[in-house]
Amino acid sequence: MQTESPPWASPPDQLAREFSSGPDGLSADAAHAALPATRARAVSTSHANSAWRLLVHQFTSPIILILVVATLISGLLGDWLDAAIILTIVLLSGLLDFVQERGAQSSMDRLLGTIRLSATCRRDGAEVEVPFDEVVPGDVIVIRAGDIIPADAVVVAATDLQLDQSSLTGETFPATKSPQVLDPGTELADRANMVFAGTHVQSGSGRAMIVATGRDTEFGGVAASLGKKQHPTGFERGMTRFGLLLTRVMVVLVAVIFVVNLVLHRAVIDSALFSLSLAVGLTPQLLPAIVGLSLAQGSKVIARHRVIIKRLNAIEDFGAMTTLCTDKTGTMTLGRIDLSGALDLTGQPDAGLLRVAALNATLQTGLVNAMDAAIVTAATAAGVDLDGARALGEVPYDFVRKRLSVLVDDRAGSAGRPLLVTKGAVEKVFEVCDTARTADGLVPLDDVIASVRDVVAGLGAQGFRVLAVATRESASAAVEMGPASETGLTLVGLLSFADPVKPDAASTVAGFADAGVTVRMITGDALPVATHIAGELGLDPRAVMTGRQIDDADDAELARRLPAVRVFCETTPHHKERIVTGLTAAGQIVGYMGDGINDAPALHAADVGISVKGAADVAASSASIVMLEKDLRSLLDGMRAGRRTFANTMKYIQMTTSANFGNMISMAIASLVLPFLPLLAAQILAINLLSDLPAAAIATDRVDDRQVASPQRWDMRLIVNYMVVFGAISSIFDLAAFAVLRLAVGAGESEFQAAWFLASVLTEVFILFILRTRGPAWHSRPSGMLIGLSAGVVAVAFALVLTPAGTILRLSVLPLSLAALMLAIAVAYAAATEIAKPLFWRRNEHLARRAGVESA
Ligand SMILES: Nc1ncnc2c1ncn2[C@@H]1O[C@H](COP(=O)(O)OP(=O)(O)OP(=O)(O)O)[C@@H](O)[C@H]1O
Ligand SMILES: [Mg+2]
Repeated sequence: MQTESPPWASPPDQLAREFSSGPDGLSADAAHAALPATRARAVSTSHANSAWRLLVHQFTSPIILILVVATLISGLLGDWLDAAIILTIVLLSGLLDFVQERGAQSSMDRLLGTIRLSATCRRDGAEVEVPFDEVVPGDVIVIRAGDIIPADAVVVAATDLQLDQSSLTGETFPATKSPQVLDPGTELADRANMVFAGTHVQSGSGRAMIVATGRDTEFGGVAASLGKKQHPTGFERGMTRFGLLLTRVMVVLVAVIFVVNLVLHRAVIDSALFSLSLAVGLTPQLLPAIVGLSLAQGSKVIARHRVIIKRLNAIEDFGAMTTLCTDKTGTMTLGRIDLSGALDLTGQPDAGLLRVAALNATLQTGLVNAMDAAIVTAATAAGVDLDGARALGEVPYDFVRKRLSVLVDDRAGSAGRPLLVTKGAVEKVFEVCDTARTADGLVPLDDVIASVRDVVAGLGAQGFRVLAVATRESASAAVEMGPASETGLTLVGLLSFADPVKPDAASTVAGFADAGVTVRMITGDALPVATHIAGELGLDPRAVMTGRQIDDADDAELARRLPAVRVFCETTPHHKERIVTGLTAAGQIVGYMGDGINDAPALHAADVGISVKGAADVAASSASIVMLEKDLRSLLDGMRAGRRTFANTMKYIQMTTSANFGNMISMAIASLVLPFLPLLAAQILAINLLSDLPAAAIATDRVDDRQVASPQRWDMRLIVNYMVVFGAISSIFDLAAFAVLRLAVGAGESEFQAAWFLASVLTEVFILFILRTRGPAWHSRPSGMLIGLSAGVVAVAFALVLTPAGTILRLSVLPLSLAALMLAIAVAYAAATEIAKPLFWRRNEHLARRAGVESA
C-alpha cells in the first residue's frame, strides 16, 4: 500500500481513510477479509511447507548424498538390483526419521498453540484478544505496560507511553510516544508517533493503528517477530560438539578403511560403497529424530503438570538445572495482596492516610498492580470519598526508582493547590523527602528516619510489605512532570500489606533441595520482609545480598560470592540479570522464574527461563518454559519429567554410539584380513535400519528413579568413555565371532556375511536391554514398546538368514547350528557387558554426578 506520505507523516483522519478504519478500529468482518492478504505477508515463523522441508532434510546429509551418488554410479556400472536395494533402504530410513520427527513436531505445535501471544484489538467497538498473526492493517490495538507490539502502528492516543525499543534500535533508554504528525524524512529512532513490532511497552498505555504487519514491519527482516537470537542451550552446545567428534572419528576410520581396501586391490566402487555404508552406520542418523521424539514425548508428559515447553531443547537444561531463582510475589506468596494498615510514622493507624494513598492508586494510569488494587479495594470498603479529584500528571512507576507519583487536583484536600502524591519502596521514598510529618508538625526527615526504619523493620519481621507515602503541595499545575519533580517531599505515612507465604512453598523448596536444586529468592522488595519470608521458606535469611551490595561487587567477586547467597532483595531488573549471569559464570545451570516486565532480562539470560500464562508479554516471550499456573510444586514435577527425558536421550546416544563404534573397529580389522568384504553395503544399511527401530522406542522407555535424583548434565567425557569401553567390549565379541567363523567353521563369503549379519543385529538389540539401566538389567522393567519392537526385529533377522528371503540382501541361508552359535555369542556378549557395567559406573561415578550441585 503506497501512499503520498509515510504513516508517521499522515494526519489521523487521512490514516484512518487509507486503512478504511477509524478511532474504534475495524469491524470484525473487515478484519477477517484482510486476513489472507496479511497472512501472505507474514514472516514465516510457522511451519508452512515444513513437512516438505523436513522430508527433504532427511536426505540432505553429506554422507547420505555421497552414498546415493556412489550407489547410482555402481548401478550404472552394472548391478542395478544392488543399487536399488541400497536406495530402498536409504529411503526407508529417511522415511522412518521423517515420520518420527513429524509426529514430534505436530504435538509440539498443539501445545504451543495454548500459550500464543495475543494483542488487544478494538473491533466493532469492543476490545477483543486477537492472536499476533491475525492482527491486520487498520486494526486499532490497545497497549499497556508489558505488552509486546504485534506490528508497526501509529499512536492515536497515549498516556505516558514509553517504549523499550532496544530489540529494534539497540537503544536501551525508553522512547516516549504520543500522537503527532512528523516530517516524512524522520528517522526510525525519532518516529515518536510510532510503535514497532517486537518492541515492548515499558510504562504507560495507549492506542495505536496498525499500518504494517509481518514482513512489511521494520522488524520484518529479522526471522521471527520476537526474534531476539536465543543463545544455544547447554544441550545444543553438547550435541554440536558431539556431532563434530563423531564426524572426525568417522572421517578418519572411513578413509583408512577405504585406502586399505584399495591397497588390497578390491574393486574401487565396492570399497567406496562399503566405507560409505559404514559411515552411514556410524553416524547415528536417527539421533535428531530420537532426540526430537523423546523431547516431544517429554514435553507431553510435562504438560500434564500444566507446564508448557516452548523450546524443546530447554527440557534438557530444565533437567540439568542446579539452581532455581524465583521472584517472591505470587510464587512464594499467595499473591493476593491485602492492605493491612495505613499508618503514621510511629506505626499507629492513620485514617487520613488511606485517602492520600487512594488518590495515588486510583488516579495512576500505568500497569494494574496488585498493591494499587489492594489500596483501591481498601479505600472503597472504608467508603473513602475522592471528591472528584483528578490527575494533572503522573510519573509512572519504574523498577529502578520504585516510586509512583501522581499530581492531583484535589479540590477537597489541599486548598485548591495541586498535590503531588508519591508512594514507593521505603528507602526510595526517603531519597526524595526533606521533611516528615509527625504529631508535633513538620520535622526534618533525618530526625525521625531511624525510628521510621525501626517501624518498617518491625512490620517486615511480621511478614508485612511496606510502602512509604510522601506528598508536596505544588505551586502550579503547569509543571512538566518527570522524575525530577520528585523532590523536596514530606514523608507522611506508611502502608503495610499482607501477602502470606503459600502453605506448601516451604515443602516444595525442600523438594527441590532433595532433587539437588538450590532455590534462591530474588525480589525487588525490602530487606526486612524478604528475610522474614526467606525464613518461612527454609532459606537461610542470613545468606542475603542487597541490590546495593551487588552494585558494589565486580563480576568476578560477584561470581565468587553468589553461590552462598539464598536471598536477594532490593533489586532492579539489571541486578536480577547480573545475578543470573553471575551464577552461570560460577558454573551453575540457572533456572529463573518470574512474570513481570522487571523479570524479562533475567529470564532471557537464564539457561531455563520460566514464566507463567498471563504474565507480561515480554516475560512470557523471554521464557522457554511457560506454566499454566504459578505453582512451584508442578514445576518440580515437570523438572523430574524433564530429567527422565534427558536420561532417555542419553541412553540412546550412549548405546548407539558404543555399538556403532565397536562395529566400525571390528569391520576395519575384518576388512584387513578377510579376502572379501565382511558385509556388503546393503547389509550394513539393513542392520542399521533394523537396530534403530527398537532404539527409537527408547524415547518412551521407563527410567530408573535414581537416575532422576540429581541434575543431569551433558557430559562429553562420560559419553566418550562409554563409547570406548562398551565399543571395545563389542569389538572383542565381534572378533571372536569372526575367528569362529573363519577358523572353526571355515565360512565362505556369503555364509560369513549372513552369520555376521545375524550376530550384529542380535548384539545391537540385546545390548539395549543391558545398557538401558545402570543397575542389574533384571531389576529395571523396560517399556512394552521396547520389548515389542525388539522381539519383532530379532524375528526379522532370523527370518532373513534362515529362509531364502535374505537372498535379496545376498544373504545365504544359514544352517540352524550356525545361527545358534551366533545367538550364543550374542548372549555371551550381553553377559559380559552386564558384568562390565557396574565396574564402569563405579569408575565413572564422579563423572555421572559431576553436575556441580552444591546443595544447601
Ligand atoms: N505500584 C507501585 N507503587 C509504588 N511502589 C511500588 C509499586 N509497585 C512496586 N513498588 C515498590 O517497588 C518494590 C519492588 O517491586 P517490584 O514489583 O519491582 O519487585 P519484584 O522484584 O517484582 O518483587 P516481587 O518479588 O515481590 O515480585 C516493591 O516492593 C514496592 O516497594
Ligand atoms: Mg515481581
